[in-house]
Amino acid sequence: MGAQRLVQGQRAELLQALCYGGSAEGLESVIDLLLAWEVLLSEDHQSLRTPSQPLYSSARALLDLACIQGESTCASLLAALNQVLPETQRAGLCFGDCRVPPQGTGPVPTSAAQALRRDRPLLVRKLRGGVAAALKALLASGSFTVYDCDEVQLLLYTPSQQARRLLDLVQSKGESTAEVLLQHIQQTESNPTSPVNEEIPTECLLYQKKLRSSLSAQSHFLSTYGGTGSLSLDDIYTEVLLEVAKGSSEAQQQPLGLEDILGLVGTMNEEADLVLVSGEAGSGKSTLLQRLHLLWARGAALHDFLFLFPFSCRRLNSEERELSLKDLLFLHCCWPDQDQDLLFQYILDHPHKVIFTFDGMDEFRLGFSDEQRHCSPNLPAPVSILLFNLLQGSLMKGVRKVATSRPEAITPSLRGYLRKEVLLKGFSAGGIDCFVRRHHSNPCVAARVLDTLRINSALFGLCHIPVFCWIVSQCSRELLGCSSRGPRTITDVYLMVLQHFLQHHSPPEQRSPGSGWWQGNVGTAMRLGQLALGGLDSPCYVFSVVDLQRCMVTEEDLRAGFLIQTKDLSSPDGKHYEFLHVTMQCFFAALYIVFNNDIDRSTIPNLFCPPHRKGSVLSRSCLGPCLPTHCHLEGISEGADRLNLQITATFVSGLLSQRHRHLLHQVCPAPALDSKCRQVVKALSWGMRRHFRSIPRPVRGEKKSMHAMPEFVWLIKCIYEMQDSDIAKGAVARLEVEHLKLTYCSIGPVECTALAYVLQHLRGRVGLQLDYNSVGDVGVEQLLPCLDICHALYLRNNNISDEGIRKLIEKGIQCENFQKIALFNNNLTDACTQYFAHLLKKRHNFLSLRLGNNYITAVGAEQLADGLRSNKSLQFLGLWGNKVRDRGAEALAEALKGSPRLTWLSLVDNGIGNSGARALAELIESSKTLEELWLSKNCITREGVEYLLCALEKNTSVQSIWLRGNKLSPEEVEEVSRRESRLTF
Ligand SMILES: Nc1ncnc2c1ncn2[C@@H]1O[C@H](COP(=O)(O)OP(=O)(O)OP(=O)(O)O)[C@@H](O)[C@H]1O
Repeated sequence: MGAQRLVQGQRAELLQALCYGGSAEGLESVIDLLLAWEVLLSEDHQSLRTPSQPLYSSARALLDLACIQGESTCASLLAALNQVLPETQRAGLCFGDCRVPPQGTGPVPTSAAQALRRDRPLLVRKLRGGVAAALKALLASGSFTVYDCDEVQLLLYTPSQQARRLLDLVQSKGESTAEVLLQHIQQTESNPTSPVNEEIPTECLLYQKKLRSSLSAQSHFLSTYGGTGSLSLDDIYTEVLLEVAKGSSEAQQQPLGLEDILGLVGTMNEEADLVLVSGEAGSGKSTLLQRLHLLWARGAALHDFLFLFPFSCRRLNSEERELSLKDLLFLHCCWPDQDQDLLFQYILDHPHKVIFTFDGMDEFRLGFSDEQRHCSPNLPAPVSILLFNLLQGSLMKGVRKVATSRPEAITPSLRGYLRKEVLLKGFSAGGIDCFVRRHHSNPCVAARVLDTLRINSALFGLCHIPVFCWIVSQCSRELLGCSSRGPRTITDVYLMVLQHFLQHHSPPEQRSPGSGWWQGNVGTAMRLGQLALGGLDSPCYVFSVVDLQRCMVTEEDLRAGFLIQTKDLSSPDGKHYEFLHVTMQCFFAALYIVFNNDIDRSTIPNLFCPPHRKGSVLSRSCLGPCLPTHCHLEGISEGADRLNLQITATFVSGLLSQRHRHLLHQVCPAPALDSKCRQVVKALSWGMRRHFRSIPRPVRGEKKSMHAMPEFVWLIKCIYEMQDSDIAKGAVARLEVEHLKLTYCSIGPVECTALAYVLQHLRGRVGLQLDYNSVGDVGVEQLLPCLDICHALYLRNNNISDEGIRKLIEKGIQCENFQKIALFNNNLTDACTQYFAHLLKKRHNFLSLRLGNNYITAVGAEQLADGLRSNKSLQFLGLWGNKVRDRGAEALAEALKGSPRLTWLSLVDNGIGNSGARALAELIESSKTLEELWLSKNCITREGVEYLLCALEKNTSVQSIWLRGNKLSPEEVEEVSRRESRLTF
C-alpha cells in the first residue's frame, strides 16, 4: 500500500501516537527529522508549531501537510515516526516500506546554518543539558541579546524545547550566529567541563552549608521514637525493597538502591522531572526520604545536587498565605542569612542542581490539578498552585522532584507528569531480621522476638510493613509474654502497642495483670480517639493546642506518647501535635467509634460506604465540638482520606471481634457492642455482594471470571480482622466464580493471610490469579490454607524463591484440586526443580507447569525430567527464558517421549543448539499429542532445523514450531518455510 494511503488510513492512530501522554516530544522529534531530511522547510515548521497551538492541532496540521505534499513526504513521515516512536507505540501501526534516508552520507554541508539543519536531531540532544552555557557564548559574542536568552529559557519549555527554540533563533539570525553556536558546541565537546566544576558563588556555598546542617539535624532521629526515647536513623535504618513500577519491564527484576530513585533506571518519560515513590501506609516512604535527606546533608549521596529542599505536604496544608516560589523555598526549608536574590537567581539558573522532595502528596488537602498555570517564580500564589505547577514542571522546569504517596491516591492527571514511579514494598524477610536485631541492643531479646515471629507466620507477614515491624519490636515485652497464639491481626498488634504505651510510665510493680491495664486508661483512649476521629473527618493530621483542649486532652494523655510534637511548623499559635503515625490516628478513631455509646448510628455504615458527597462522611453530632481548628472541608483530596477511613474501618472490624470482647465489656454494654458488630457484618456483606454483582456473565466457552478491585481486598482484610469463620463463610457463600483475578492489587503477605482465611470457604474451585503483586515466600506460605479450593494458581512476578516453592509443593501434593501453576518471572533456581519433580511423580492429574523467566539451568531441567518421566497428565510445560541449553533440552525431550497428553512446550530463549533440536525432533517423532513447540530465540542452525523437518514428516499432531530468532539466514528461512508450512518464523 502507498505511504499516503497508510497515513490517511491510520490517521486516528498516528495522531494518538504523535501526542502520546500529552507530551509534545514525539511530535517535535518527528519534525526535527523531517527538517533534517529537508522534507519540511522552516516556513512549514513555523506554521506547524506556534506556542499557542494545542498539541493535537499541530499534529493534525503535520498529517494534513504530508498528505497535501504527497507520496514522498508521507513516506518520510512514516520513516520518521518509525524511528522516533517507542516500541509500545509502534505496535499495531503499519509503516509500509519506508526507509530512513541515509544520514551523514549526503553532500557535506557548505555552511554552518546548513550543518545546524542537517544535524538538528543530534544537536537537540547535545544542547538540552547545556542551553545556559550556549546562551552565554552567544551573548558574549554579541550574537544574542538578553531578550533572546529570556525567550529561549522560558520556564514553560522543557530542556529539549529550549534547545529547539535556540536552534530556530540561531537559524533566523544567519550564518555568523550559526558559526558561533557550532564553534561553542565543538569547544564543549573537545573540552568537556563538568557542571560540578563550574565556579559556585560563595553565597551559595554558605547557604548550602546552612541547609545541610539544618537538614542533618532534622533527619537525624526517627520521629516515631519521639515518645519513647529517640533512636538515630543511622542505628535503625534498614534497607527496604524498591522496584520500578510497571511500564518499564526491563528493570522489573532489578533490585533498586536508594540512589537509583534519581537515576536513569525505569525512566518512562525523559522530559518529566517528577519521580514518585509509592507505597502503602507505613511502608516507609517518609523514612526513606528522611534517609535521602540525611545522606545528602552529609555529602554521602546525590553529589550532583547542590541544594535539596524538603517539603512535607502535611505542613504545607497549614500554609494559608499566598507565597512566591522564593518565599516557599526560604520560609519552609531554610532561611538564607544574606543575598537572597543572588541565591534565588542561582537556583533559577541551575535547576539541574536542585532537588525538591514532597513527602505525603496523598495528604495534601487538594487533589492534584493542572488546570491553573503559574510560571512566574516571583509572583505570589496559593501554595496549592505553586505545588501543582512545580510538580508539572511549569514552574522551575528541570528541578528534580521526588514525591511520596500511597498508590491509590495518585490521579491519572498527575501520572501524566511522571518521569518514573518507584514502588516501595516494605521490608524483605532479611530486612525484618535486620530491623529487629538493630532495634534490640540485647541480642537474646532480638533472637527471642525473631523466634516468635518464625512460629507465628501471620505476624511475620505483618512485619513486612515497617510500621508494624516497629510496633512488634517495640512491644517485645508484651509479645514474649503472650501465652496463647499471640497477635495475628493488625488490631491485635495495635492493641499491643496501646497496652505498651499506656503501661510505659507506670513502674512494673504497679502494672495490672491481664486486661487490668486498660481500666485506668479508658479516658485517655477516648479523648485521643475523639481528637483522632475529628481529624480524620476534617481531614486534619496536625492539631493545635486549641484542638487538644476542645477534646480535653490532658498533659497525662500527652505523656502516654501517642501524640508527638510537630517539628518545624512555624505558627504564631504555638505548639502543634500529630499522632506517631497516621495508622495510630486511625486506630484511636476506631476505638472512639467502638467505645462511644452515643455515637450516631449512621457512623459505621458511612465508614464502610461513604455517601457520595464532599466533606464529612461521619455525623457531626458524634464528634461534639472537637473539630480541629485547621480543618478544610472543601474539595478534600479523596485519596488518602478515603484510605484512612478504610484503615479505621479495618480497626473497627477487628475491635468488634469476639476475641477482644473481654476488653470492650469493661467499657461498653454487650447489646451496644452486638448491635455495632451486626452493622459491620452487614456493611461487609453488602460490600462483597456489590462486587459479586459486578461479575459479567461469562461469554460462551469462557470461564466465569471476576476482576477484583482494590476495595475487594480491603473488605477481605476487614473480614479477616473479625476472626470469625462463620462471617468469612457467609461473605463468600454467594460467590460463584471460576476465575478470580487480583493482578496489580498490591497484595503482599498481609493480604495473602486475609485472602486465604476467607477464600478457603468458597464453595466451588477457583483459579486464583495473583500476578504482579508482592506475594513473596511468606505470602505463599500464607496462601496455603486456601490451596485446596484452587485448581490453578498464577503467581507471575511475585518475588518468590525456592523456599516458597518448597512449602507450596509440600501442601500442593496433598491437594487433589490443584492442577496448574504459573510462576513466570520469579527468583527460582535449580534448587526448586526437585520439588516440582516430586509433584509430577505424585500427582497424575496435574496439567500445567509454567516456570518462564527464572534461573533454571540444565541441572534443574534434568531434575524436572526425572519427574516428567513418570507423569502421565501434564499438558503444558513452559520454560521460556531460562538457561537449560542443549543438555537440559535433551533431558526434557527424552523424558517427555512417554508423555501421553503433552500439547504445548515452550523452550524459547534457552541457549539451545542443534543437539537440543535433534533430541526435540525425536520427541516430535514419537508424540501423538504435541501441538505447539516454541523454540524461538535459540541458537539452532539449518542443520538443527533439518532434524525438525524430518521429524515433522512423521508427525501429524504438531501444528506449529516457532523458530524466530535462531541462526538462519533469510534464504534458509525462505527455503525451509517453503518446505514445511508448520515452521513459523
Ligand atoms: N527503612 C526503615 N528502617 C527502619 N525503620 C523504618 C523504615 N521505614 C519505616 N520504618 C519504621 O516505620 C515507621 C513508619 O514509616 P513511615 O512513616 O516512613 O511510613 P510511610 O510509608 O511514610 O507511612 P504513611 O504513608 O502512612 O505516612 C517509621 O516511623 C519507622 O519506625
